[in-house]
Amino acid sequence: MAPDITAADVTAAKPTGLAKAGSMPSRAFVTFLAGNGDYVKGVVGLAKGLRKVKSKYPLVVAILPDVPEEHREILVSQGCIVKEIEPVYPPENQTQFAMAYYVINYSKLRIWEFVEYSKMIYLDGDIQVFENIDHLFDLPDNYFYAVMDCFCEQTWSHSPQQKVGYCQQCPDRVSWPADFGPKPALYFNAGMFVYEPNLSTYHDLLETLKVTPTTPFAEQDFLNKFFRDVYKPIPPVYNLVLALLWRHPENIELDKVKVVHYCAAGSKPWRYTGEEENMQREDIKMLVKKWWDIYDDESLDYKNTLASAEAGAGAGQRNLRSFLAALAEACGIPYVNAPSAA
Ligand SMILES: O=c1ccn([C@@H]2O[C@H](COP(=O)(O)OP(=O)(O)O[C@H]3O[C@H](CO)[C@H](O)[C@H](O)[C@H]3O)[C@@H](O)[C@H]2O)c(=O)[nH]1
Ligand SMILES: O[C@H]1[C@H](O)[C@@H](O)[C@H](O)[C@@H](O)[C@H]1O
Ligand SMILES: [Mn+2]
Repeated sequence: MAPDITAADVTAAKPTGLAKAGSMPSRAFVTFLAGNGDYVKGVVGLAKGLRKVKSKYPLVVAILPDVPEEHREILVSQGCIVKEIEPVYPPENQTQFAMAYYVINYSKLRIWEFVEYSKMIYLDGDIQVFENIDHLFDLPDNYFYAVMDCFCEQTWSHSPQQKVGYCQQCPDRVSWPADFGPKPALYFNAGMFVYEPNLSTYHDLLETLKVTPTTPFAEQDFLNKFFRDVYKPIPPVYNLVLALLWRHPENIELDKVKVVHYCAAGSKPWRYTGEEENMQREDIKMLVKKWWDIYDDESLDYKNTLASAEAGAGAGQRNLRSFLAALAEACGIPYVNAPSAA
C-alpha cells in the first residue's frame, strides 16, 4: 500500500532546487467545462475562490466546443485562461455510467497536453477552495496526488466494495472476503489531483483508452487504473467529498478543510434546494452559504481585483520612494523624487 502523506508532510515539502532565472517552472490550476448549462457558475465561483485565498497561479479552463461564446466571455472577464479542447470519446460498450453525463469527462484527458505548464492542479467546477493550496505544487514530481474516495453512497451501489460493505475510509470495518478476488487498490476521487502535463503520458492515455471498456465512473476509474503505481493519497482536507461528513465524520475536522467538493446529490450550490437526503444538515447549509458568499462578492471579480492590485502597486511605489529618500538623506546625498509613470 502506498504510504499516506500527511498534511504536515505536504506543508513541509520544499521545491527540489532553485530554478535558473528564465526557466521558472510554470504552474496553473485547471478545470473543465462542457455544455451551455449552469456549471459555468461553478467555474466563476472557483476563479473567485482562488483569488480570495490569494493563489499565485492562474486558472485555466479546458472547454469543449459546445460552451457558448457568452460563457467564454464571462470566464475571460473573470481572469481565466480559456483553452478549447476536442472531446475525447471512449470506445463503445454497454456500460451504465453512475451518472449518464460522466461520459463527457473522458475529455479531461486532454489536460495532459497542456505542456506549457510543468505542473497543474486539476479541480472540478463544483469545487471551492477556501484556503490557499499553492504549496501542493511543491510536492515531488513523478507522482499522481489525489484524495481517497468513499464508497458508501448510492452512486457506488453497483460496486463489489458496497456489496461487501467495505470502504477504504474505514478499512477495518469489514475484512475483504477471499472469494471476492484481490482487495481493490486505493482509489481516488478524480475531482481534484496534482499532476504533470506530459505529451508521452498524454498519448499513452489516449492509446490505452482505445482498448479500455467504459466503466461506471468513466475517466475516474480509468485514471485510477492508469496511475495506480504512482498514486499517492493526500489528506481529505484537499478534497472534502461531502459524503465523508455523514459517512466518516471521524476522518474529518471541518474547520481544517481547505477544499470542498460539492459532489453529493443535491449539493451543487447553484442548484441547491435543500430537498435531497442530508441537504438539511447544518454543515451542508453552512458550506453552501460559504460558496455563495464568494460567488456574490463583487470585490473578488477580476476587474475589481485589478483595480486594487494597481492601487497596491502604487502604494508600493510610494513606499519605495520614501525609503530611497530616507536612505539618500542618511547618506547625505540629495534625493530627486522622479515623477511616477502613472
Ligand atoms: O454539464 C456539465 C457536467 C459536468 N461538467 C464538468 O465536469 C465536472 C464533473 O462533473 P460533476 O462535478 O458533476 O461530477 P462528480 O463530482 O459527481 O464527478 C466525479 O466523477 C466524475 C466521473 O466521470 C469525474 O471524475 C469528476 O471529476 C469527479 O469529481 C464538473 O465539475 C464540471 O467541471 C460540466 O462542465 N458540465
Ligand atoms: O466521483 C464520484 C462522485 O463524486 C460521487 O458524487 C461520489 O459519491 C463518489 O464517491 C465519487 O466516486
Ligand atoms: Mn465534481
